[in-house]
Amino acid sequence: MPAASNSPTGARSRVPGLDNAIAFIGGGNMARSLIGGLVSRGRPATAIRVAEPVAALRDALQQDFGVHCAEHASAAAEGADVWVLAVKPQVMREVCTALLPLAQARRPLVVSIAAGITTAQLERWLGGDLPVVRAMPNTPALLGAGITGLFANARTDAAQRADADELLQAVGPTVWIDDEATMDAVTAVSGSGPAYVFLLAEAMQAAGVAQGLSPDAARALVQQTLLGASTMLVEQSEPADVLRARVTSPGGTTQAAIETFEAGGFRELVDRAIAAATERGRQLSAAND
Ligand SMILES: NC(=O)C1=CN([C@@H]2O[C@H](COP(=O)(O)OP(=O)(O)OC[C@H]3O[C@@H](n4cnc5c(N)ncnc54)[C@H](OP(=O)(O)O)[C@@H]3O)[C@@H](O)[C@H]2O)C=CC1
Ligand SMILES: O=C(O)[C@@H]1CCC=N1
Repeated sequence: MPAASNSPTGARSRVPGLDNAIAFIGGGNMARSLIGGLVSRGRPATAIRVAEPVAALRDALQQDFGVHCAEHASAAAEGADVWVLAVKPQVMREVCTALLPLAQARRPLVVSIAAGITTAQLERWLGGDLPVVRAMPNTPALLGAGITGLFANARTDAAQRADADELLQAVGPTVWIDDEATMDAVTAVSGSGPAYVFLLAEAMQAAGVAQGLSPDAARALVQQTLLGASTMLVEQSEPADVLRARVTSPGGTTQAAIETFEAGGFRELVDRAIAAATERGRQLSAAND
């Protein structure tokens, strides 16, 4: 990857690639997933700093991954040229405003994973004229099995886009989005998506127990079924409806279940759920401006 200068004068160059110091602002669930994925894929722990106010989370991150943790955002951010903003949307403005002087002095590449919050908001809160990438990863990142939607503002150059891409590629594939407005749909589909699968798992397990299975048997059957079906979706070229048809023998058990799902409005319910999550992303932007 080509070297990139972040300063208007070109006086200070970022060191690209694995040695590039990264600061995570917020060390909660999602930061932990990303850090775990990065470290397990060879990113040196010494190049990762985390700001996290909760002492127990700092201790766990330090112990589990060997990353350097600090209580306050500026302590982590001042040594890094890539800032990953991993706090809740509700506190993002306050966090950015506190970092504004440092952002203007250091001019980092800013990568935000917050739902809803736009690149324009982040750039404004950090004082303007900054490369900002909005990313939406998901928790399977912890296992290197995530997927991330990415959108870059106009001030992000090709090398910085490549840096952001490399950062998130460490925890799974990336998908670049041209229209930032659709990042809320990315959030609704893949950012929140693992929770829908876990909900399905919960419901299938409970239903299996209701039909007489032991909880352990139901859990094992559901886990491997979801893993096997997901693997088929990824590894076989046929679309989901074709794979579904192969399971569904005419007049058989699957048909009985699928007809029950359809009669209960399953597709409409999924459509409404994804629309609600998309709309919530827009609300998070407006409510926290
Ligand atoms: N969880 C997920 O699956 C995904 C989450 N996201 C996004 O990631 C972001 C983080 O979510 P998640 O990890 O779930 O949330 P968490 O609440 O688990 O993590 C956020 C952490 O940031 C801490 N924090 C608050 N203020 C500051 C500050 N000033 N400086 C440093 N850290 C601070 C919080 O501490 P405290 O609790 O004390 O406030 C908390 O520990 C959100 O914006 C969310 O939209 C994106 C994709 C998926
Ligand atoms: O629920 C949320 O708001 C965050 C964003 C995507 C997943 N979790």
